Amino acid sequence: MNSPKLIDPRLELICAARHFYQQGWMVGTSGNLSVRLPDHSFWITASGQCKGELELGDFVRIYPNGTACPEGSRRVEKPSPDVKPSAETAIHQVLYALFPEATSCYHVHSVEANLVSRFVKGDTLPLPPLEMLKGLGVWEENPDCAMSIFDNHLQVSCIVDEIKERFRTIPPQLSALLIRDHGVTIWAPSAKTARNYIELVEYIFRYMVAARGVGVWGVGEERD
Ligand SMILES: CSCCC(=O)C(=O)COP(=O)(O)O
Ligand SMILES: [Zn+2]
Repeated sequence: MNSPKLIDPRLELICAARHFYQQGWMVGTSGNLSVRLPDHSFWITASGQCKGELELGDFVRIYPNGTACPEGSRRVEKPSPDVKPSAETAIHQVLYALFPEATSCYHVHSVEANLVSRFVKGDTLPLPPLEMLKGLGVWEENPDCAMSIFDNHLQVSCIVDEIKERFRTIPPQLSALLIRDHGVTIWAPSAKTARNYIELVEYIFRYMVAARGVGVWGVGEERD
């Protein structure tokens, strides 16, 4: 009997990135995707690559000690010395550390995510009680649900510190966070779920922007 073929997990990231790029959520090299392997290392997109045309050589494997395996060592997982891991690798790392069940972490930049991140000044964005929330694991009637927002900082380590501090004390309602004027990041137990989560949060953001445009009351406003 033939043993099942092992599929390279980078292929799923390549397909997901192309799809998100086509939606306009990963334009101009924006965004980054990663997948965690059973040995707790993870593949992440290389920095500054066009996300619509990734190839297997456009990924860096990060090991649990936080370093990429250097060129010349026995396990060469960095295709060439000039290929650098995503500038936001540390965000993926902290999310994998905080949420051990996560095996995929996706980050995209959409216009709508940036708009809704300005709907509130505080650090949570109330979400409308849409049916779509069920896809994000919220199975309640008329749910009172909010997404965590973090300020954007030039130093990614500042964003990471804030995520660590807040989520250690207040676990998020959703497997998603929004960085203001930047984009959304989700984490999930599988690549399929991760792709769904991105589509769902982006749908919700689109709805919120559209609802504001037609004057639907209360959408994205802070509650008392
Ligand atoms: C033009 S996007 C600016 C950087 C960023 O926010 C991003 O998501 C992409 O960075 P990377 O290093 O992963 O290419
Ligand atoms: Zn980004």
